[in-house]
Amino acid sequence: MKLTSTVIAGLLIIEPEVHEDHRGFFMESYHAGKLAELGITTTFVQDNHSLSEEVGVLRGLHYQLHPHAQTKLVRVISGAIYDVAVDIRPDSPTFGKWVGVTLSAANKRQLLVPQGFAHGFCTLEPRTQVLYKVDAYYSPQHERGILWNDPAIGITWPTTSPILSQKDEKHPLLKVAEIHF
Ligand SMILES: Cc1cn([C@H]2C[C@H](O)[C@@H](COP(=O)(O)OP(=O)(O)O[C@H]3O[C@H](C)C(=O)[C@H](O)[C@H]3O)O2)c(=O)[nH]c1=O
Repeated sequence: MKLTSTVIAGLLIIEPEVHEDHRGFFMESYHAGKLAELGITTTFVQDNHSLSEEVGVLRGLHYQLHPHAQTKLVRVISGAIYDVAVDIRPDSPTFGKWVGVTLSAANKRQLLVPQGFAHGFCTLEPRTQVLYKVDAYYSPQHERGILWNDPAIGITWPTTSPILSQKDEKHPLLKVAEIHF
């Protein structure tokens, strides 16, 4: 298992060891002990799974407020996504900064998104399925969103006309005063 840091502290790329043979492949997609050896001791409580039928489906940017803020461990089992995390920790030196990583069934990369980040992805292939573990249960009352194309963040998404949920079309712009973890 290989861990790669990004330009934002705590936002990490995980690459499991893949055992390929003439039948296909096997990998330990999650191993709490090996992650703990790398300093990742998060206790996950919920698995999420989404299917997006089309290329250009954009889900996000979402987060949950304290005390329901979520760490997310994201991976793709079919298709590919451009996965984006935005640092919205008010006292962070990288507040408002973002990182985008391509996660795919082919590259088997995972993204560890700590609490205090807004998260979203845009699909790069049809029928893309995303699995992600979270360390806090879904709490709709504490769920918040930031507009996917907020100019103050300036994410370079793979499309300028994504397929969005009604909810995602209406998120507000990033306002630090309204964010607390
Ligand atoms: C997140 C969630 C949703 N739901 C229900 C609520 C709705 O009836 C339905 C679809 O929810 P939503 O449109 O919020 O799904 P996404 O747009 O994929 O949301 C996700 O998008 C980005 C990528 C994220 O990082 C979040 O984890 C998550 O918010 O599933 C649940 O029952 N449990 C849950 O944990």
